[in-house]
Amino acid sequence: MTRASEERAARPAEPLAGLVWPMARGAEALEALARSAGLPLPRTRAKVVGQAPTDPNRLGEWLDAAAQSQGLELDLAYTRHGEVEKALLRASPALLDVVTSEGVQVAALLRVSASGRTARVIAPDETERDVPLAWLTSGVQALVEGTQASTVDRVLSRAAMPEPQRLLARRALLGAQLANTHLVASRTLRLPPGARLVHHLKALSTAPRLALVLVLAILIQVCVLSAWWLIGRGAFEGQLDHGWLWAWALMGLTAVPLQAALAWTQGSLALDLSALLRRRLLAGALAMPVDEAKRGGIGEYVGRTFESAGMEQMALAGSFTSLLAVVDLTLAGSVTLSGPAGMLGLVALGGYCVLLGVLVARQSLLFRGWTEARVVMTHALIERMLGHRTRLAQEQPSRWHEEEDQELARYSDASERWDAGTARVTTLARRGLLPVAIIAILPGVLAGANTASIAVGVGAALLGARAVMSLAVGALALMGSRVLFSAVRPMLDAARLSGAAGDQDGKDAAPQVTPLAATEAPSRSQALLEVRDVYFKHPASPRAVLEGASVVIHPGERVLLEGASGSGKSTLASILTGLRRQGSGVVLLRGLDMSTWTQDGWGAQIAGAPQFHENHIISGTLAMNLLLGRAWPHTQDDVKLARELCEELGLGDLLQRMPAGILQMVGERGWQLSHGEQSRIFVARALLQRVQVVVLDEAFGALDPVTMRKVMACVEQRAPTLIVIAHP
Ligand SMILES: Nc1ncnc2c1ncn2[C@@H]1O[C@H](COP(=O)(O)OP(=O)(O)OP(=O)(O)O)[C@@H](O)[C@H]1O
Repeated sequence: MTRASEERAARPAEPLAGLVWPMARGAEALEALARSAGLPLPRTRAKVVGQAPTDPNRLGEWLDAAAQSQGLELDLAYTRHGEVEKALLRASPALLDVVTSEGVQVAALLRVSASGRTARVIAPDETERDVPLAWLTSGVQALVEGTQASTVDRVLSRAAMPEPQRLLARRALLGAQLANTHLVASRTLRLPPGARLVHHLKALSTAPRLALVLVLAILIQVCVLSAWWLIGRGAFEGQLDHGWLWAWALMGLTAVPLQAALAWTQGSLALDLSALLRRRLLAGALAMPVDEAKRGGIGEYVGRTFESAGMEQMALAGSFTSLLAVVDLTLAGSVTLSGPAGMLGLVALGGYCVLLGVLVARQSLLFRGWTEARVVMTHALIERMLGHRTRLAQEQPSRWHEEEDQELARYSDASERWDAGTARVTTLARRGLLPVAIIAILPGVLAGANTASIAVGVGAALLGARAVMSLAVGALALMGSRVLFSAVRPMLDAARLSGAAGDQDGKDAAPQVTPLAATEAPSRSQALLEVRDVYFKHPASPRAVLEGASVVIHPGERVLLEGASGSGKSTLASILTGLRRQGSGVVLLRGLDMSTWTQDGWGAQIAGAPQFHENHIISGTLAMNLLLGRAWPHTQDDVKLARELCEELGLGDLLQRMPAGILQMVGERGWQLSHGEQSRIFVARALLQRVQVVVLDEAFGALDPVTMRKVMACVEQRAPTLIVIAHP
């Protein structure tokens, strides 16, 4: 921090009084902020948000639900105490938890000034006010300063210091003591990735920014054309005096800042659009229906993800290049029209573009073949990596690379054909322009036109050459991105469908229950879970897995689900935990049909530990793996509970042995956990989600009898309602 910002930061948090919202009005603050930030809000408020919490630790969860009910989301910035100010600079529009003399309150940060000194907030009377950013920073930092602040205050009260210095010393001491303490600096309000594309594009001001790109491109061309006209006219008429040269230089120089502005606008828009695409792809990958995702196989998904990077680059580069090429071409066309060849020149240029267009369209087939060969190769590579150890043990070494060689040959063949086609297009774009240029100039020469007119013809030909070349490159890129789009389309569709529930217009959205509407314990007399006449069939399978499946489960019950291998137990578990949707029949949770719950709401009531081959230890700390289903960031209480559970499940010994205890890195690149240890972590992960119904699918198969009894006792005690799947 600079001294100036330290001085600003030294002010107490009290000035925020009257500018921040009480916790109970947090949802109103969110709405006011969304309105002022121009984010779309639904017309009707059909969704239930529940009562505001009195506990500041639950504020985030409640605000998340409030944002979700408005079709928006809050993105947390979790940062160090000393980096709060930096985080706030790029957080807006955001809600901040701040400490004032009234306790924890909510600040609605609309934007931070360009200098980073002041911030515009929306006050509870819905007026916009400017405050020093340091006030907000201090208010946020105070969230974790509690006991340290009183100790520091006590020490400083003994030192006879003038007030400004005391405040500076207080800030410095607290900053040093809490340098590594993390806290939630802000909750940025934004559209969820699955929201309608037009809302996202509007939020990014795409149309005005594109218009700016267009205007700048036209201005640059006007400068270039004027410079060329000045020098051309002077040269052909033999009057190249200083005045003409100065005017030419001036035009050339004017184009430089314009070019810089164009590059900056283009770059920043490309960056925003690329971030949007990546968010949508990630959300789509996570929202893919489980069976659809499995059908393709993990390798195919990795392949598709790789292709998405290419699609993004080609789409952005292709769009901008083509847009600028169209500007160039329009100007080239109008110059050609006013040149010696007139309409004939224009027709020649147009015909030439059509010819190139046909060639580019033909390239599409080659590009598709090349892309498919690449996706197949990535898929095969990943499958081989996954099955590597099995192949080492089971397959003859002489057969290891047979398929690889065939795939490589197919890929290199497709590559060669694509490269040859691309070379044809670019060569034609370059070479074919000569005849067009001759058509543009020759009539003037033959008719003995004046030098200025011939100069216009030469200029038109040069301008046209550049425009056609850019158009060919842009069109090839756009064509490529269209082909790659079909490879990533399933993920983008899944993202769009996942956002459909929170449709911004509120037209189609059915009222959905957010988690907080159902936190109270269920009544024992009412059915907690009802499955009625459920039917399910895998798309690839000719016969149904579940037919007429029915079960009613009351709170507190312990249910054992037995059946032969392949009878559909795991399939039913995946329907109960919301991973799959039944073909027909009804699944009710607390009397409400699955479609009336949000995904989060359902997940907050019922969770499970899937079978071993469906469950994974993720590379990260053991704590992260255990608390995967808990809100982020984890509280000290969460970690304490995870530790307790590990002890109860017989993992205490393991925690002792690990050098970093519960913070030990585990997974592929960390501590390799045994089969039995992993299965207990999966059980703990399900129990730590604090849900009403826990479903354990063959969770005890890897345990010895003593450990199994221990685990069963823990599960019996911790799970409010339990469904255990096991073989007879
Ligand atoms: N994607 C799929 N396409 C077609 N059939 C599938 C698919 N996934 C599972 N199945 C089939 O559905 C049936 C039910 O599978 P499920 O895993 O639910 O059985 P289960 O009773 O849990 O078996 P187990 O006790 O062996 O774990 C099996 O016959 C399985 O082969």
